[in-house]
Amino acid sequence: MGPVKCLKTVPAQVHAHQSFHANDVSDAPVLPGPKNILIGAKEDASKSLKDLLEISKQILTENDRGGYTIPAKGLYPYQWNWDSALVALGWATLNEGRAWEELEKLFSAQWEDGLVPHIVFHQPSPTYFPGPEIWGSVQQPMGSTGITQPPVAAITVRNLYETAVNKDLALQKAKELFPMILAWHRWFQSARDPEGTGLVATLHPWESGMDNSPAWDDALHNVPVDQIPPYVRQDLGHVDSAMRPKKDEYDRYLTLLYRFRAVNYDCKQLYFLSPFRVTDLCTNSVLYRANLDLRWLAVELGQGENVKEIDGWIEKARDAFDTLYDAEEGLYKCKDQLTGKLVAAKTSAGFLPLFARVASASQAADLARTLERWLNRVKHSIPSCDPEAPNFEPLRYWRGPVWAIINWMITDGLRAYGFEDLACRIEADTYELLLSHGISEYYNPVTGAPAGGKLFSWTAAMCLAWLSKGAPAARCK
Ligand SMILES: O=C(O)[C@@H](CO)O[C@H]1O[C@H](CO)[C@@H](O)[C@H](O)[C@H]1O
Repeated sequence: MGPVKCLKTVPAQVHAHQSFHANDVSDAPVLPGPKNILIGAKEDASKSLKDLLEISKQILTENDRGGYTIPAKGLYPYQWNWDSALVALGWATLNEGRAWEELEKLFSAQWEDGLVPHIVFHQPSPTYFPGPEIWGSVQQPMGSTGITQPPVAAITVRNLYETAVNKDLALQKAKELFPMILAWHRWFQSARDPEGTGLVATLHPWESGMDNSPAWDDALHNVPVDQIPPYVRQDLGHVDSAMRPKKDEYDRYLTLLYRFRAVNYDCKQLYFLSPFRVTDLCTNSVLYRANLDLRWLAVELGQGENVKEIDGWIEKARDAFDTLYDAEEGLYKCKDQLTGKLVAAKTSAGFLPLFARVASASQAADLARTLERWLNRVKHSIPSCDPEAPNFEPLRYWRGPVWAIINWMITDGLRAYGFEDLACRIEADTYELLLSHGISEYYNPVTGAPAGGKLFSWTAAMCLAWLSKGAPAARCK
């Protein structure tokens, strides 16, 4: 195919009526320093860039709970696994020590069997359901869930290590974290791929990080709803129900939780007893990339004796990834392991093998073409589902909205395969979105309207990681 062209440029202006959202939510934090910093935004983009970086810094500072960062006040009051690993990339632009601390705090909750939990309940909070009393796990004294999330940590450690100004600190912290990350990746192999297929299983939609993705619709539908204790959702007190998963999905999320709790989250049993077992492209792509980075760290840190083992995981996964490629669609697909079928739904996770570096050159060219087709259908990159699909819902969470973290991962992958123009187009789009609509959890790809939680940590972190070296237009020339 010919080169993918950069079709959009960064606008010099932002919309003056778009405001910072602190006043939009009852539980919004009051930020220190200038209020409503994006109101009446400036004509010149460089000034606005400065504002965006300042507000992002304020969000991380405001959401800092002492060594870990909550994703958003009220809505998500604990430490989330992949959020923290991504947030550390933002902290690194402000304070390297604080970035390392974020990861240390996460790994302080690692279970003996190697699992790093999807949520760590450092301090009690009444604003989130299901909290520690519902999860009831006993493996970790500070309280945690008993499932995991996409393993971003190794990718962050390599990134922090390579870009560190304080090299001594980086060497010390990377050395401390290395064995813990290795133990987690071993856990993925034993607990989530006990049959040695090369790809790991995801046993709960919350483990995928893309909770209500249409990719899980059929598999989740096959989970019978048990008699579970009555419950009250807290998320709907913070966010409009049109932007969140439905009750039917929550009933099944909780059914899975209670079934896992009944066996005390014993990882030897969960894989075999879970009525939900899928091959998630996000988890497997992140793990593949994380293994490449872990291997790099092993060599760099004098841990060469682990290289052979990590190479074994990478090689096995590389072959298995091909079974997920749908050549006709030019997209990778998730799989329902219990039916053995590839999932029909087309989601942005299907582009993440680019981030992993596991796609071949010709698969990458197909993916870039498919992605361009998606982008030409919406105003803002990247919708989380194919905008032409009947199940596309531009406002509902992982069923359509734009997520800055996914844009960051996919552009990283596009660049690695030489699709610089397309990467620039997405970066410029994302920049425009953030300038115009502030730092939110996700965004409507059709209108740009911010959705979900406000003053959101990982979006702020992506903003810092992405833009602290300048606006994309300047970099993309
Ligand atoms: O909706 C929820 O209650 C939680 C459940 O883990 O999930 C959402 O928020 C997390 C924190 O930001 C993200 O890590 C997930 O990716 C996102 O889907």
